[in-house]
Amino acid sequence: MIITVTLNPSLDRTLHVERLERGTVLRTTEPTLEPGGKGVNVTRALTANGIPSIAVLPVGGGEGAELSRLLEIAGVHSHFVPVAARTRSNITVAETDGTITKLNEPGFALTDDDVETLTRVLRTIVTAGDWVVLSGSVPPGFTPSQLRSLIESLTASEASLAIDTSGDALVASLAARPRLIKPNRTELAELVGRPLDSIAEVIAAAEEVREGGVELVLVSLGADGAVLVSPGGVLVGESRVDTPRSTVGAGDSFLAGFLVRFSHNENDVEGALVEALAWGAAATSLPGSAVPGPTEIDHTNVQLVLRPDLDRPLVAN
Ligand SMILES: Nc1ncnc2c1ncn2[C@@H]1O[C@H](COP(=O)(O)OP(=O)(O)OP(=O)(O)O)[C@@H](O)[C@H]1O
Ligand SMILES: O=P(O)(O)OC[C@@]1(O)O[C@H](CO)[C@@H](O)[C@@H]1O
Repeated sequence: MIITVTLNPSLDRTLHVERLERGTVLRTTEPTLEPGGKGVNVTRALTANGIPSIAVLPVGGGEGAELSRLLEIAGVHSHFVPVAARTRSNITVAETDGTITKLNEPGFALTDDDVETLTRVLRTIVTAGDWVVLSGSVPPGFTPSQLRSLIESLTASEASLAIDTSGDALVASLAARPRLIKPNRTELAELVGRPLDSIAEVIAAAEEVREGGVELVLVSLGADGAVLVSPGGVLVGESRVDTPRSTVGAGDSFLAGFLVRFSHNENDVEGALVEALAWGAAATSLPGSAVPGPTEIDHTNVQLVLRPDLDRPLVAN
């Protein structure tokens, strides 16, 4: 089973405008409201493809009630931990030329009791052999030591841990030696403290992280594809999207695709990277933070690059 934990979920509102002009009143079209937060999206993507998964998340206030309702309507197996704090609401502004601007609220602090309840819930759900995906930002006031003890209680259940977070939370979680991390280029650059401008630089940074005790470093690079550094070596892959509509959540579908294949057969790292690229590309071709289903995932848009041009400058951020 793949269980996701989203400490800072959100209600994702996407608004479409012709062009984003600051300081004016803009009339938006096609507003959509979707359940959000990175772990939630991983479970949504798995569910859309018939793969069992449970999303564990705190929910509070009107936004939390709406988020729970949307997940229930979508048939997403969730375990809600009711909290007093209001769940945040994040806004995506999508322009006609494909530019995406995201406005993410910080979220609201969880109490010590909330964190204890979440940890207890996870202890009852997670069993040996499961994958637990801890994804997204942490709410304000969530300390590195709280994060470490949450992660340690998960690894104590002999689950494999995948982390997709950023900044201080990513640094803190590395101390607990997760099996896999899924940074994008910006997150990995921040982690190693230098810009990463080519595939060679990404590989060197991922290898550095692996030396710190992480088994698999799966780097998503937007339109530049992805790099996987694992005990088996380095793999580089690319994906093509004819009409990109929204990259929001592409990294979450990408991680979901990887885990589906890898949790089934840990020797098939090539297959897992191809699956990840196919799911990420499919998510990119959908609006808002929509997740792709089987009919949208097209493996012919994806390839592993056997002899990559290591010095090619990366184009995507
Ligand atoms: N423009 C694109 N063209 C082709 N593939 C893309 C494009 N953008 C994203 N992808 C695919 O989706 C994967 C994940 O994208 P990206 O690196 O942008 O994730 P991310 O930054 O973690 O996103 P998010 O945090 O919104 O989930 C990429 O590795 C790639 O396979
Ligand atoms: O603020 P965070 O936790 O870093 O990211 C949250 C978020 O931007 O990530 C998802 C897309 O990956 C969205 O559903 C959500 O709004």
